[in-house]
Amino acid sequence: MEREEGKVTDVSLKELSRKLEEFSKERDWGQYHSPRNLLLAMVGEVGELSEIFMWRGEVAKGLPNWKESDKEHLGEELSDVLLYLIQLADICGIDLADAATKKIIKNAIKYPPKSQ
Ligand SMILES: Nc1ccn([C@H]2C[C@H](O)[C@@H](COP(=O)(O)OP(=O)(O)OP(=O)(O)O)O2)c(=O)n1
Repeated sequence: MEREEGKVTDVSLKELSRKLEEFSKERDWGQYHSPRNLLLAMVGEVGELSEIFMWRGEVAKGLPNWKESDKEHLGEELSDVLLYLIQLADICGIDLADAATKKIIKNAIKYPPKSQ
């Protein structure tokens, strides 16, 4: 994990996965973290994420007019989705870093860039 001025600037999916496993183990929450429960929890967090954008109309890139507290809330909900996604991949035995990297390559083959 890399930090700069108290801020994490880089972290791997594996590091997050390890931290989540530790968090769950310390609380004995593994019993609740079945694939289906994690999927439902993730979808619930996608709902919370959607609520932040609800009724605002279109939003400018970079969210220039948003309050800091709203941006912070957005970061938390995005993180909840990511953290459940990582746990879901782990419990299903999917290496998300490998799968996502391979998918980007597959996408590039399916959608080649326009030739100049
Ligand atoms: N059984 C659980 C419960 C929570 N979490 C973790 C993953 C999420 O990052 C976060 C979700 O916590 P909450 O359910 O409290 O949801 P929020 O943080 O969104 O709180 P609220 O719904 O009150 O806004 O906690 C988890 O791993 N396993």
